[in-house]
Amino acid sequence: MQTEVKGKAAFAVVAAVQLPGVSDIEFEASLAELRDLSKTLGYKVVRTFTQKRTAFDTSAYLGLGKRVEIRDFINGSEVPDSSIGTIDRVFVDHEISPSQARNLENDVGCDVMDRTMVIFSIFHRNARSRAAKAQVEIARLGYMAPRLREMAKLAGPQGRQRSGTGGRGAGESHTELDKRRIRDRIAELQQEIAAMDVERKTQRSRRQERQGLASVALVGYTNAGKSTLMRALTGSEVLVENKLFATLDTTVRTLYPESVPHVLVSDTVGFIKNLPHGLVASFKSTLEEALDASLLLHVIDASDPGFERQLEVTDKVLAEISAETVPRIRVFNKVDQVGDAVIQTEFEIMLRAQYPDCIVMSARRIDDVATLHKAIVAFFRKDLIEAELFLPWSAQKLRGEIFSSCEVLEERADIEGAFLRVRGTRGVLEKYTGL
Ligand SMILES: Nc1nc2c(ncn2[C@@H]2O[C@H](COP(=O)(O)OP(=O)(O)OP(=O)(O)O)[C@@H](O)[C@H]2O)c(=O)[nH]1
Ligand SMILES: [Mg+2]
Repeated sequence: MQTEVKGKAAFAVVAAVQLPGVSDIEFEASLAELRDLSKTLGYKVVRTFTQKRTAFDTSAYLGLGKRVEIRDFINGSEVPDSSIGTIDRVFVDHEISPSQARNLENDVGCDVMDRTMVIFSIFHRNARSRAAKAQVEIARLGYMAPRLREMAKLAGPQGRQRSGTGGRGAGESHTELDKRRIRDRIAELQQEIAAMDVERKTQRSRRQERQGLASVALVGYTNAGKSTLMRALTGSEVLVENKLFATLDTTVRTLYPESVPHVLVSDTVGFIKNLPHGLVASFKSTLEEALDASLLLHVIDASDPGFERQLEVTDKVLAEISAETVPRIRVFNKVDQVGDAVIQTEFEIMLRAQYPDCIVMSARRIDDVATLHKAIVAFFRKDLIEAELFLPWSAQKLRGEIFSSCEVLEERADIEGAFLRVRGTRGVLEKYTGL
């Protein structure tokens, strides 16, 4: 059910039920997103099938008529365009049960994948670090475990009660055995992650203690431009891709040009509507970087027609990880794609009226990036305090460090050393006032 497509073009169709209470706009936006997700997985979506129903069909998600219509399309009887090859897959825009998937597969005659599985597959493919790989696996196993019983039933009596396989206690069914294995594997992975977390936490606190750094995290919907902004703000080479969920690991860099105080910038995993719950939980440790930040930059793709809905999703996920109290600046990105200069200005006025203190920008414009840089520095500057430091001549090697971590307002010297009136963070100043 989960073969991956690499290299060769694969064709797919998208299908969805529109339930009462779901507006046309919302429904269309969700379908467009599922098509993007399918594209990210390497499929070309050639047709979208939709159906209004009061509820999902309990046996096969879509009604019989729609299933027949899709089967006919897949069989080629209704394909007008001969350039379309074989349809390999039907993507459905909801989470469905294994039996619904199986019945739908039988009726339409090709593989079916639901929205949750699509997201899992993308995360699985994009996970690079050991931590991200383990997190995706935990989430996927968590999704599979409760479904095992149903899958075993579908596999028939053999799948349910095959005897003689190693390690199984007397009377233990195949499903129970699999469940136990999954539980063990999840526990093992969680231990691995916990060990990595400890390492990451010590690294993080060491980093902050050592330098008394302020930190900001880039958060937001997938593809909003977080990594692009990270690059622009820190002069680093992080991965930027026009794909969903390009980033799964948190990267941390220093704001550049350097400021007083020094600011750490971290890039985080993107959010999406109906992000499978297991993924939110699994990526919590990655997202904790956002929780620890003193400031969140909530990046929004302003050129996406569904940006308001995406903004709400991000707010909701942030609330889920208890990050709603962290101060935040909303950054409406990609305005260069909104329309001509006049439309862009009108759009900006509208956004400013609705979201006071927001930043409207394009990551492609140097001046806009500089404005964002200024806003970040200004946020941290209000916490700076002034102090007078005495630096004996014998401690002059600290001079460079003080000049780079504090703003030096005045300097006087006498026989014993230099008096510096400086402005800096409490943490940094505490370090020097003991001199
Ligand atoms: N036109 C335009 N394109 C942009 C802008 N910012 C980013 N992009 C493009 O948007 C796409 C996604 O950018 P990323 O920075 O990878 O987005 P992300 O938010 O990190 O995405 P995930 O890692 O998937 O969550 C890339 O193709 C970027 O080149 C912008 O201001 N204007
Ligand atoms: Mg990214």
